[in-house]
Amino acid sequence: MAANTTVFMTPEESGRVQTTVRDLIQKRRDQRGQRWTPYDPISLIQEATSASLLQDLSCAALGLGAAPKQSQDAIIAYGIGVPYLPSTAKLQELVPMKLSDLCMETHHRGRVLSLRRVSPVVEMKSSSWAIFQGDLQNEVERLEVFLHTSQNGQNILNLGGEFLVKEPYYTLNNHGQRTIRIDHPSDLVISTFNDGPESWRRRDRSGGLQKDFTPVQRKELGNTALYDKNYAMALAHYTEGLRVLIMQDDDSSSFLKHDLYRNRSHVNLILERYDAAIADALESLTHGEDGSQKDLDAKAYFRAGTAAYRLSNFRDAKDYFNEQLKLLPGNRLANAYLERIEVREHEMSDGAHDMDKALRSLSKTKGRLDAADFVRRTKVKNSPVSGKGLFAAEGIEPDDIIMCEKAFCVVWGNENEAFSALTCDVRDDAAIRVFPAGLHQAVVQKLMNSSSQIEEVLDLFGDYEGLGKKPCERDGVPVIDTFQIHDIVQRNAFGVGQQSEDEGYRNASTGLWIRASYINHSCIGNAKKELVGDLMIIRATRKILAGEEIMHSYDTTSEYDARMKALYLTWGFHCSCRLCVVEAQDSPAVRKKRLMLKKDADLFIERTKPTGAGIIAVNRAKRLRRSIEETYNEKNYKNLPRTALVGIEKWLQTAGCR
Ligand SMILES: C[S@@+](CC[C@H](N)C(=O)[O-])C[C@H]1O[C@@H](n2cnc3c(N)ncnc32)[C@H](O)[C@@H]1O
Repeated sequence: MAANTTVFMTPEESGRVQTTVRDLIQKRRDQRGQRWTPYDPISLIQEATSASLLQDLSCAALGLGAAPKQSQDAIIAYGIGVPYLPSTAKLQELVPMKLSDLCMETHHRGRVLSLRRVSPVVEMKSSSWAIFQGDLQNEVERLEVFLHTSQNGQNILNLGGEFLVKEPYYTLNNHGQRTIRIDHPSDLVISTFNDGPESWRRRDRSGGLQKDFTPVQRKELGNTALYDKNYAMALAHYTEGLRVLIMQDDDSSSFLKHDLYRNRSHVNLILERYDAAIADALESLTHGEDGSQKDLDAKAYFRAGTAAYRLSNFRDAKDYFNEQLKLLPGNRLANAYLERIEVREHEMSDGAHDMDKALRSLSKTKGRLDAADFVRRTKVKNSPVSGKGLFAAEGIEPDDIIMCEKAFCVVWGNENEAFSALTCDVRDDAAIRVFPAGLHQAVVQKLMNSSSQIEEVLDLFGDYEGLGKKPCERDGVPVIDTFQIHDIVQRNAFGVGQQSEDEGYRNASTGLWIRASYINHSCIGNAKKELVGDLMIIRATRKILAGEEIMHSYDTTSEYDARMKALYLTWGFHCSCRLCVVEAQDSPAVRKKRLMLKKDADLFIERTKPTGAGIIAVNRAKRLRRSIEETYNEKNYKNLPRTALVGIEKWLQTAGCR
């Protein structure tokens, strides 16, 4: 099923990684409580400047447009340390602190740190860092944002100059350097405008201290930023204009307010912040009767409809496009969307997806299909196997489609976002896994953008409870616990196999499919998955009765010991399906013999073509089959698959023998 996290390392290699990570954890523990000590600000800033310059120079020298964040051969490695909760305090409740109040390996709960960036940002694949100044000019510190470094298409540390760190965590980074570390995006509050964090922190109470631009000017600045495709800045200008207008509470500015909401809805749509795009579009409605007002409202309904469609909320999308048509009868775009919605509705009720059309559209849609989910033949409920599971709501014939589902989030190997990391999890006896770090980043980003989708992701299985299953919002921003999402991705992500030639384990394609995540594992399941772009199709491999649990194989390795190990390392359970119970009864000597014979058979299959094979080859294949068959106890394996035989039987079939 899922992202393959089995990694082949020599015991020495894995031992080295584990020792490095454990040593670092110990070093952090040893330094716990140590007071902050000052640095030489000039040399620290120089360090960051040279690191960022070196990056730029090497890019220029290589003629590359963007920083090479990862050498071809290297795989990023990091330790998963002790998880901690994001701050859920309101900014106004936190007590200011200084850099000199920081203590090592401490989460400064109840405190907030105001910082100003004083160095360029050094961007790496798994983190970004820069040097920040506190209240006093000669007090500086490194601040590192781990993994979740981008927001609205820009590096988070480049979004502004003034920052507030909620309940800062002071620790050692992966290189053993002291740093303020940010794991949860909402712990870092950024002021896009340089009005000083102290005043900005207080302004809601004091009635707005920023007097530089009027809301009319903010609208113009926003429009210019939008024209320049600086969407994060456009969003900030419109938001600031609206903040001031709302505070003034003046009826005469309602036109301007509607304009700002409508323009912000447009930016939100571009930034894929669909919930916000809908809310802004609806706020912008003038409900006026004259022609230009009707045109503007029609535009707003179109934006709301498009955003709802992208959230696969087809019912709302239909309502919005119909409202648009009432204001602008015959509008071509609205009608085109309504036609598409009709197709989606058919897909939802009958699973009647036009797969040929979907295949043809793959390159245009970048593998993300315009399609609806078909899930009505299934239901999610408690499973006797483990936690929740997916069950058949009706009888399903062999080879029939059980369900189709579009990915909640997919990262294809040929996309910049795709990267795997070697993680060493200290919570789990320093287990080493290949983790889809790019998918983790993409899921967190998506949740930050669309809070209406948080609950369904939090409901998925994960070992770490984090903030619980209910979404949380503070200071107008969703609070996402990135450790919780890490564990959810770890247990639920699907590796989808190689999609392009330049794809390897460092940039494997991976995705998260919410409903399919409820399918529990069985080595002898009743379902299999196929993919068309990001549309996952689950098909019955045999007749399934109404009420039966749907199960598929997360790991299809035929060898018992390797399969057991992979299932435990990646998904944390020991399989007790009928096949595993019987295989466990085989003596280790029998399992070893079967494995050796299967290896011989695999080698034979690799070297010998079945079509046109001579009598000698056929006899050899038959002997191999017989030898493997003899390792299976007839009585125990009655009605069970003999997985080591699959390859050689297929060879004999193709060679025209029984
Ligand atoms: C993708 S989730 C499957 C749905 C999950 N049962 C739930 O409650 O949401 C994968 C996790 O389910 C559990 N699981 C799946 N198949 C299992 C099995 N055959 N035996 C025991 N646990 C299983 C494991 O904890 C695994 O990490």
